Amino acid sequence: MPVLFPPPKPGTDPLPLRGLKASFSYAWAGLRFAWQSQRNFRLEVYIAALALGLALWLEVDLIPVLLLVALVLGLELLNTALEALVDLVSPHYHPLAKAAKDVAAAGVLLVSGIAALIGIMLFLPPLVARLGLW
Ligand SMILES: Nc1ncnc2c1ncn2[C@@H]1O[C@H](COP(=O)(O)OP(=O)(O)OP(=O)(O)O)[C@@H](O)[C@H]1O
Repeated sequence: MPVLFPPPKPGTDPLPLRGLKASFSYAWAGLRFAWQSQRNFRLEVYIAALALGLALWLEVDLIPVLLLVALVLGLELLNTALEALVDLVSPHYHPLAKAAKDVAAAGVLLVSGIAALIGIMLFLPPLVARLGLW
């Protein structure tokens, strides 16, 4: 990952929009890091694309689908950040490093499981109707 310097503080920056552009480029670098290093993040992006396509096809309300996608992907990004931080401060085995990674992974699993459940509740009735199974 390239070394990026922090942007100047908005109050002291004579060109604040340039600072904003730099902030977006740091966030973009974070997204690229997660995409390249996290198989789970890539899988969740594919599932999100599938869910959005399905929502458009079945004419399901997009707002809850977008909220769930943002929740799962945002949490996975935070989990990736935490994993990187744990690897930085504790490259060797430590029970607290294990607890930090395991609890963060449990958070992602919990939210993803509930999102999947809500997804089934949202998509199943219109899917069954669209396929003429009921
Ligand atoms: N420094 C450490 N000390 C103690 N346990 C660790 C440490 N690093 C990782 N572990 C344990 O190994 C598990 C897997 O961690 P690892 O970093 O290899 O994969 P991960 O990036 O969490 O997995 P994934 O990317 O598939 O979500 C953690 O959940 C934790 O239980």
